[in-house]
Amino acid sequence: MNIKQLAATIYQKRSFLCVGLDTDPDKLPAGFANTAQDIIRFNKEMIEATLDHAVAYKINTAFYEAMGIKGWQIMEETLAAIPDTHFSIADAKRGDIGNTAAQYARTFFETYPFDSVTVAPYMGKDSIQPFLDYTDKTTIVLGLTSNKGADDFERLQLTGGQQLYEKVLTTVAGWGSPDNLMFVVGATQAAALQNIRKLIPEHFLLVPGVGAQGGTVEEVAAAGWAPNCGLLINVSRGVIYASKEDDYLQAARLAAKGYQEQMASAFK
Ligand SMILES: O=C(O)c1cc(=O)[nH]c(=O)n1[C@@H]1O[C@H](COP(=O)(O)O)[C@@H](O)[C@H]1O
Repeated sequence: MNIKQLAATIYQKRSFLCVGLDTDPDKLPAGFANTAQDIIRFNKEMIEATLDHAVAYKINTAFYEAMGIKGWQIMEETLAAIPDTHFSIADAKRGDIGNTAAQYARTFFETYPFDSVTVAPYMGKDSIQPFLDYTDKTTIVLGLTSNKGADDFERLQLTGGQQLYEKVLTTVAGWGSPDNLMFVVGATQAAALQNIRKLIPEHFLLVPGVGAQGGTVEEVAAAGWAPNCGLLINVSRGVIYASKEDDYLQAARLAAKGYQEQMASAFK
């Protein structure tokens, strides 16, 4: 699925919810063991439970890479369980010199055929270009992240008054198009969203940080709305760990439904 198809799905479902499959074996409900089979089962159940309310799924590769070879198998089978009707994201936050970046792009666009991958901009254009070369895929570049450390570098004031993340957004925007390039902006950074929309009025934003990190759908939608919605809000823990009891699937479905209903009211 590409960004245009994602936008059409968002309008059709009145939802811009991405469910984050940050599956931590230590947080599984009772009855699940730390085995590939059980973790795959949990992920498949989560996808099924939230399918109606979500438009995308984000697999944070860290949670799977930490498990070793088993994790890559789980990731592969989880990706295969995401239907074509939903946008898939490999949240891998890669970035390296060109020939290495080309291997990362191959990993997440070919070996594991995700629709999109997250990329760090620190190493500049040749570290991002190999991802953009896959014109039918989406490259998602970190802009202003949700964490406290965003102040350390991203908000650094450059000569002339611009902050570093602003420079990243406007420069990287010139390397791709709103059809194959998105930016990450944390929901905890809602106060900066209006300014960000002035800099990049059309690009889709992947917005994590709603739920466990304290961001809200309302604030993000009010400040970050674009003509094509332009928002994809990710919630991970707030959905997949909504309950650890027997009702974990019902709770995940209800949490996703609740977020979707908040999103529906943002459509004009
Ligand atoms: O790129 C990301 O997805 C990301 C960027 C960011 O600035 N902040 C952030 O939380 N994320 C990811 O979004 C997810 C947030 O998870 P929850 O806080 O559990 O909803 C995690 O997978 C994070 O790694």
